[in-house]
Amino acid sequence: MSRNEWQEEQQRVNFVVEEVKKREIELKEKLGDVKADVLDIRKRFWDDVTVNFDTADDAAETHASIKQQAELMSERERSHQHDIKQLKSLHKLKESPYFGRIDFLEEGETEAESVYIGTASFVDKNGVDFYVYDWRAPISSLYYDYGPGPGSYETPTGLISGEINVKKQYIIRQGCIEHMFNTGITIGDEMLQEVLGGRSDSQMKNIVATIQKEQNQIIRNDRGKLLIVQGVAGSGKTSAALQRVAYLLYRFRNTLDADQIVLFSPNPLFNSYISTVLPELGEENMQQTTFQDYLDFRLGDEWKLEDPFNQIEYVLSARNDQEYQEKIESIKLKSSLNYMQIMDDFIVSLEKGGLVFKDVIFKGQTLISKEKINHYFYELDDTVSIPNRFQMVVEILLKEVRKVELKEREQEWVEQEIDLLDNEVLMKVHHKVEKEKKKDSDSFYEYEREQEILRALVVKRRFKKVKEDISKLRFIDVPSIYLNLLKKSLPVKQQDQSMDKIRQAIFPYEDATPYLYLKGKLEGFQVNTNIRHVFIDEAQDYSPFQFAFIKNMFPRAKLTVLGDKNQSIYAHSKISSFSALESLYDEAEIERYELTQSYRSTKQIINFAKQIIDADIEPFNREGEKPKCWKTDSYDHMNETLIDRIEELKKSYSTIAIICKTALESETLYDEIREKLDVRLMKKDSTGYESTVLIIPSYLAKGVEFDAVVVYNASQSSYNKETERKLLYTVCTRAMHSLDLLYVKEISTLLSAISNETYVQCP
Ligand SMILES: Nc1ncnc2c1ncn2[C@@H]1O[C@H](COP(=O)(O)OP(=O)(O)OP(=O)(O)O)[C@@H](O)[C@H]1O
Repeated sequence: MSRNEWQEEQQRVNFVVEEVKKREIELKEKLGDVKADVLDIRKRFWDDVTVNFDTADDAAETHASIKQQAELMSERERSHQHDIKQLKSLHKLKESPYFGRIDFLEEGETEAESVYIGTASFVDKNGVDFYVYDWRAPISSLYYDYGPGPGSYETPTGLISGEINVKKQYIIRQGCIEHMFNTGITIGDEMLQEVLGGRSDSQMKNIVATIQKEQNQIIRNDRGKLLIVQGVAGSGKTSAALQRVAYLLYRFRNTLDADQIVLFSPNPLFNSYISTVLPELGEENMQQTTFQDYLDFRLGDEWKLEDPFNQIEYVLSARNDQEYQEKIESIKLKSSLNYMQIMDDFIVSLEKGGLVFKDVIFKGQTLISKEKINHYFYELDDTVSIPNRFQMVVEILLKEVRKVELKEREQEWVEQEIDLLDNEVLMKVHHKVEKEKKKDSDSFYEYEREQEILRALVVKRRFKKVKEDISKLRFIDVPSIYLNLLKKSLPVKQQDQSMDKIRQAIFPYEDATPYLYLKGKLEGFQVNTNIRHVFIDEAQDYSPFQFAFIKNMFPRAKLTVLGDKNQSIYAHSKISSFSALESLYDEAEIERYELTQSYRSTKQIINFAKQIIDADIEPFNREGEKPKCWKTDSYDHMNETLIDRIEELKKSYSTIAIICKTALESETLYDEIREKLDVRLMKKDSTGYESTVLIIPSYLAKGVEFDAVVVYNASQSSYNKETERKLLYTVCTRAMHSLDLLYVKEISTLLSAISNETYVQCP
């Protein structure tokens, strides 16, 4: 690029930065005024309101005047928030106003427009000239989809075609162009090299400057109801998901709020890892949760939910358990849509008989027996749906309770409880009776009347909980109905494991979703209609049953599902869950994408890792050292080698992960080396980490990345089952720049097919 060209480009940057600064000053002034306005309105709120409740008309006027004042204040506050957001975005533009440019000659025009693309739009004061276009604006799509040559983009009013004459990329820091490239269709190798060659961080970065064409399709697709992305490790699935959220918030800014989007992520660590991406792009974070937390919330306080990591720990380490195979089979069944069908059939059978009820209890005594409730239910017309029949039973039970309530007023306990009432209550009742007092009434009448009111009050209070329980359908014994289902649908050996736990109010992870499904089918689902988009990351770890449940719970949401079939680590993973998910939608509602290029790791790491699963992965062309496999004689020797290696890696890298297979192995290793090495142990509830050396169990490293990874104990004695192949692939692909594997005596045979050309045998 010529000196002149560089100077011209820098001059434009200077111009835009100056304009941004001017706008910043103006906005700050305005912000001060609005803030003062808001404070003033707050202070004078009651001065400007005429309060008068004398007549109904006066009260209505007062009400209208308060409402008007409140609206004025909230309008100012909204405008204040909007300005603050804009100020933040200006602050970013001042540092780096844009990262890309295309010169586009629209069909029918004579002059090309230079379109500069940045993290937010910046328009001249008259709103005519775009100094910078938001990366999500329709025209910006050209930048991601085409190189120089013909190109077109969609707008709400139709397709616009033309010719791209120039395509450039910039790295601008503190208002200075540091790098500038002319690029082709892929957004520059050079720029990506620069970005990907950097060090990893405990927080994910946004990728808007270098979004690739295939990722752009995923980000901007707003057609189907179900968008499925199958992408190899490090292909940018999570990145695409987050930029997609930002895109949707921009594209539908008048109708969509961040709290109408929910993202299910694999663990709390991942939640914090991605939490800064959207705020960095000037957007609010969507709702984030793990599926486990969601189940926990749905189950309520009276149940303890077994965590999914216990299930993985069991699957990975309890092979010698006599009941292992039975447990795996039972998990697989409960994960399938087949089980949903079994449940649906079972629920149909409940229409005729088999529901289980609980007695309605009052003061330790049975008020209405379960047999009686059963009788009420099955006496009703069996063509009426189960949830509707329950509502009818509620009416019957409440009526019966009201009758008892009346009788109960005469009981002795009521008198005793009246004696215990607060003075305040007694006074209130006394005043009430005073007010009602008739001219000729005597004091005896007053006493009687007071007693009557107090009795009614005491009884009502005591019955409140009973009535509430009835209204909330607590007379249905859903756990027992679920246990009956288990008895019917599973072989005896498989029943026991779940049943014992459920009887102790603990839900095995694989039973929780089916249980909630049963409860919803019987009592009616408490669906969430506010949510418009659900994102599921690491979707290969969800069972078909769970997908169907999520679809059901968010009936108005579009689903974006991102996963890698080669990274599935759960016991139900043999089931091809994406196809089960697809079967829940019409073909025309589904959009599918596949990502095969990996960006995270160096070419050497990908060339090594892809042989573990024999997959078709294209590494991004970034060079690094070949992975190293370290043979040791014993565990002590392995630990010594580990410590030496970490000390070496620390010289070059800031985030280093020692990945163990299980939590147990992680804890043991931590105890063994913590005196000699500054390390942090990551547990299932850990939410963040700083740049440091971590020990982490394999399944918690899902979705995150590190500069350097050391796979601990990749020995044959540890990784020796075909089902662990994907786990090994997953852990190796967490590494960006450096990968080491340590083993004792014999390396896992899952790695034995790897060409020795692709790694270095050490020592
Ligand atoms: N277009 C891009 N430009 C720059 N960096 C990118 C791009 N796409 C992906 N990356 C980087 O590649 C790494 C992997 O991305 P990401 O975590 O989104 O992949 P993933 O497919 O979700 O991975 P996995 O399934 O292995 O967890 C991240 O560091 C991300 O910033």
